[in-house]
Order: sequence, then C-alpha cells, then structure tokens
Amino acid sequence: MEATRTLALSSSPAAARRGPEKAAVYSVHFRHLSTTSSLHLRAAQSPVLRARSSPFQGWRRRRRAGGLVVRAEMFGQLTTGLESAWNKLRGVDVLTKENIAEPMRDIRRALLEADVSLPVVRRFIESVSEKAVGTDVIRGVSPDQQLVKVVNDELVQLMGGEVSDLVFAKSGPTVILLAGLQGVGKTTVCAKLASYLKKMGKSCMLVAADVYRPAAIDQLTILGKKVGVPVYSEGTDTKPSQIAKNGLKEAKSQKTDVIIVDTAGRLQVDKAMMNELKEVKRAVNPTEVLLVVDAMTGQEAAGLVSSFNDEIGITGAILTKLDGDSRGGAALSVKEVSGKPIKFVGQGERIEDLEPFYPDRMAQRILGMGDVLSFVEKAQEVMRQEDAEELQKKILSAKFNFNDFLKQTQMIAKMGSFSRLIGMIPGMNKVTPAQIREAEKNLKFMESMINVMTPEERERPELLAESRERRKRVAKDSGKTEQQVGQLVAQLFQMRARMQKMMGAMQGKDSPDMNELMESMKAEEQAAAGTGGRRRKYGNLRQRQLDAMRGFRRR
Ligand SMILES: Nc1nc2c(ncn2[C@@H]2O[C@H](COP(=O)(O)OP(=O)(O)OP(=O)(O)O)[C@@H](O)[C@H]2O)c(=O)[nH]1
Repeated sequence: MEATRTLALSSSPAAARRGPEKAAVYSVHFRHLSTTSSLHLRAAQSPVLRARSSPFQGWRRRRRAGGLVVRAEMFGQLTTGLESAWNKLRGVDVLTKENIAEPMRDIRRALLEADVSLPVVRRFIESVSEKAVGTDVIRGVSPDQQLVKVVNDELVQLMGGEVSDLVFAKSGPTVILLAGLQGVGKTTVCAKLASYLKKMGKSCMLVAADVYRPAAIDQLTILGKKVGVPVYSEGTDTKPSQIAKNGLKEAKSQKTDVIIVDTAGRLQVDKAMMNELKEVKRAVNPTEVLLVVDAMTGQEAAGLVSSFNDEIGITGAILTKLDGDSRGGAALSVKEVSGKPIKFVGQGERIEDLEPFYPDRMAQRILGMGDVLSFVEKAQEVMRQEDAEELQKKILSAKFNFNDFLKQTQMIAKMGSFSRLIGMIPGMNKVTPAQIREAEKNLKFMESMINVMTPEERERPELLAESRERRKRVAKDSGKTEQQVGQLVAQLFQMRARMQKMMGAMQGKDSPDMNELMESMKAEEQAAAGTGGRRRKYGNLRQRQLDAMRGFRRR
C-alpha cells in the first residue's frame, strides 16, 4: 500500500518574487521517506504535486514537476519522530519535569529509531531534560519552541559543536591517509577531497596504495584525470607502505602541498588490515588519518571509528552516503562514541558532493525548524535587552546592588576573557595577559565576599556600609579582612556613582570627563589587588572610596 503524507512547502524569497507557480523553487521537507512512498505536496500557491523519490537517489536530487523543483531532506524519519515531541507540549505554560516526561520519551524513541547508540541517547536525554526544565521563560516563546531550541543546542554539542577543520603540515607536504572498509566510498572521497583542496588553492597528488584490487588503481587514475590531479602508482607488486613513502618523496620533489593516500578496504576489521595501515602510517607520518565510514551503517559506523582509533590512532572521520541515510544515527553518534570528529560528509556520487561537516547546519536540517530557532534566539536577545534596561533603571535610581554586581561579573566571565571585552571598548588600551589574570582573580576575590552576604545585604548594600558588625561577619565568613570588605562596599558605591555619571552622559544630561573615568577605573582595579605599595600609590583612591561611603551616610 502506498503511504501518503502531507508536506509543508516553503518558497524561497527569490522564487516568490518571480511569481507564485511558474519557476518557483520549493524546498520540501520530506517528513517520511520510503522507496515507494507517494508524496502529496501542499502549498499555499501551488497545485497539489505528486513526486516519487528514493532515499538512495541523493537528497539533493531535484525533481521537476509542473515548474517546481523539489529537494528531499535527509533524516526525514528522525525529524518526524521529533515533531511528535513538540506537539505534546501544546497548551502548556512552562516546561516542568512532569510535562516534559512524555515528549522526552518521544525524543528517546526517535533517536533510537534513528539508530543512535543507547548510551548516547541516554546522555542526550538527561542533558536535554536538565536544561529544558532549567530554562528561563522567555516572553512570546512557547514551551515547545523552547524545547526545540534546547534540543538543537544539544544536537550541535553532540555532533562536536564546532566544525573540525583539516589540519595542514607546517612544512612539507600534508599527508592525508584514508582508511575504511570495502565499498564505503574511499576512492571516491580521494578525488572529492583533492577537488575540494584544489578549490582552496592547494596542489594535490593522489597515491594509489590499494594493491589488492587492481581496478582500484585504474579507478583512482580515472578520477585523478577527472579532477586534474596527478596520481602516483607503482602497480600491485610493491608494498603499500613503500608506495606511500615513494609517493611522498615524489610530492616533496614537486613541491606538492597535499598528498592523499588511498589504502585497501577490507570486508571487516582484521589484524592484517590494521597492521598494514600501521605500517603505512609509520612510513609517511600523516598529518591526518581519516576513516571513511558509510552513514547508512548507522551506529556501527561510530563503533568502527572507535575501534580504528584504538588500533591505529585516527584524527577524524568522513561520513559518506549521507544522501541515502534517512535515519541519522551515524552522524549523531560518531563524535560521542569515538571522541573523534566528523570532518567531511559525502552526500552524493558527484565530485562536488563533499563538504565540511557543520554540526549546527546538520542540527537545523534534522529539526527542520530554522525559523523557530532564529525566533527563539531573537526573543532571547530581547530578554537580554530587557535585562539591560532593568539594570539601567536601577543604575539611574542608584539601586545597583550586590546581586547586580554578581550578575555582571558572572556575565563577564561567561562572555569569555576580560581582554576581549576590554578590547571591544574603543579607546581602551591593550591589556596584557597578566593584567587579565589579575582582573579575573579580583573578580573571584570579590565574589567570595558577596557569596557570604545575606540576601538582604546583597539587595541593600547600605546595610553593610552602616554596620561594622555586618562587615566583620562577612569578613569572618569569607576569610577576608574587615578592611577588604570595607573596600568592596566602597567600591560598589563608587561604581554606582560612576555608572550614574556614565548613564547621564549617554542620555546627554552630563558630560563626564572620559579620561578621568578611565583613570579611576584603572586605579580601582589595581587597588583591589590590595598590596601595601599599591594602597600607598592610590592613597587618594582610598580617600575617594571613604568619601563615597561618607557621602552615602550623609544621605
Ligand atoms: N550516494 C552516494 N554514493 C556514494 C557516495 N560516495 C561514494 N559513493 C558510491 O559508492 C560506491 C563505492 O565507492 P568507492 O569509492 O569505489 O568505494 P571504496 O571504499 O573505494 O571501495 P573499495 O576500493 O572496494 O574499498 C560507488 O558507486 C560510489 O559512487 C556518496 O556520498 N553518496
């Protein structure tokens, strides 16, 4: 029986400008893909369109029908599975441990069906549940959208977070050794990679070290010609390690940037294969050892990357035939199972069907919800802005307290090193790493005192300014001196005054001397280190701090 599915269509802006139906380009998200499924496509301006597709014909395969170009997405099965999780959250106000239980079960099922390995699924579910329940409610963002965002971020992390670039040798040719089981697409990858590197402006040479299948050498020679790179071969009578060594020598003499060594594929991992690879590796000392794995083998591919890494030590994986994989288990498991990144993905038989593996783009493809993700990100941005406005109000009304102080310092820590932050402020001098370490140490120092304050004291620093007993208690509980606590309190009032001055300037009420402001900030930072010499040097600062406190007491 033929399965029929209703699919959402989205038209590209350029296509929309060209007119609704004629040459419109629609990106179709195949919610469910099976070799025989008939797909009903429904769109606001388009006629119902029937298309047939096979997952093995390439996800980018375009089908023209009635002027429409239809593009099938990979991982359709996983996307559908995840969708039911979001649907279960319709109508809830906030994500709780209880109401995410069922959606999490759906996500777990979808991942297992996608052939993601069980320990990976367990860790993923645990992490998503924890983060989903802990997320702040964002105005205008529904809990299901919020869960989509958490799942997206975790998927990106699961796949390695960042794109893992190829590493090139500092001097001499970069050697890329390709390994893999038979038929995974190794020889094709050699040519695809050479073509990719050529486009990067690197000169390449292919080395035919698969001596067991004579046709492999011919295949590589033909592919080499096709992409316009030389192929080094010595037939089938020389040892692969010797061929690789000689190939490298040849590349050096020709000043070639990169050599790609094609090795023999076997039907399974066996000792002889591993030993031979180890020998080739020893002979050419490769910069990259990449294991080519077939995406359609799911979590088995991840296991293979792991065992190759244990045996010979690899630097990453290349996942081929992603175009035929509607499940996604391999892409999701490789990094987590083996600790090695996927560096490239092959998604078609053509030379140009190889691209770097981008975990974020892949996560978006899986979820198929790019618009929801950018919406949530924008809403988060608005929330941050509202936070900032709230802070601004507090500053202007002189209510900036230790909670805000802590929030600010933690935010700075989250934003990365101090240096980048300071570097962003125009007019600020470059800071040295030692100064950065010093500033970060100071933050920790101050935090330890704030952490032992009562909620009331954090809210109203005046309590500490007025009571020596309180300052003494904070000093004792944090293991600091009374004087250091006094300094911190004075610093907060100074900060208040300075921020008010700054805000006033920004709002055109006042025109502070920026140099004076910078000077005072610098002096204050150094004074916080608290050495005797510094205290003498910045004696006038201490005086200013006392003045600030006195000024407060007078109020
Ligand atoms: N759909 C699809 N087919 C691919 C991809 N990469 C390779 N193939 C096909 O997979 C088949 C095997 O590719 P080869 O490059 O010969 O594989 P191999 O690993 O070198 O094989 P051995 O030399 O026998 O070990 C060929 O028909 C390729 O066209 C891909 O990303 N997508």
